[in-house]
Amino acid sequence: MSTISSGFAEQLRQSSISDWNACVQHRFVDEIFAGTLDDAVLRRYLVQDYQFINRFVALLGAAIASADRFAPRVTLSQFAAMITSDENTYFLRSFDALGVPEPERLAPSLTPQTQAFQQLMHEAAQSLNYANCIAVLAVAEGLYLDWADQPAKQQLPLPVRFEHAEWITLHANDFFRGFVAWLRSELDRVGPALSDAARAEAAGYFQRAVQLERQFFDHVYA
Ligand SMILES: Cc1ncc(CN)c(N)n1
Repeated sequence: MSTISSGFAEQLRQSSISDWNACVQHRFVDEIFAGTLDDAVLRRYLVQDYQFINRFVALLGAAIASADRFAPRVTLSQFAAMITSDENTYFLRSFDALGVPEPERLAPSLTPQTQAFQQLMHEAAQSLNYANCIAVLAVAEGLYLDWADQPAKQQLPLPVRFEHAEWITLHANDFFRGFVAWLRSELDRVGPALSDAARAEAAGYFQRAVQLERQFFDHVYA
């Protein structure tokens, strides 16, 4: 697809395509689908990711606050409800299964990669700029849809353990597909009306987020 004729969402994705594809094809993705992910890796990932989710929900709140109309607030609120129910209980059940004690669930030491991601989400939220917020959300959810919903992987049987299977199905279902398509359509809707400077700012958030997603996957193997 040409980056000139495509919408803002696809232009942004193309601007980060090598990091984007590195995430979709990451070793973590292969191993979770195969059910061979090492428990120590999964545990590191989930403990850090729960701290990611904390700031992510705050970012959703900022997107809700900065949206230019009621309809996006409704869609974002419905997504926030899913994250704080089904996804939250997935983490809690996985922590139980992996024997993660309370202090590590609530206040683990944060890795530099988690801190950097939290900082990015904090900055986007503080900007109270809808395009910046949506740019980061579109990376976090768009990338997860792209790795979890790959046609070749969908033909495989789901892994046996729920810690692996549910992390896939939480990111490959019709509700999630609809939400990611909506995020992309929001970027396409608001992008053309932005000034050049505001568009560059949103692009900067998007590109930093894709780099951080890649580093986040990498660092749980370090
Ligand atoms: C780091 C990261 N990025 C994205 C997602 C998908 N919500 C996540 N759980 N963690």
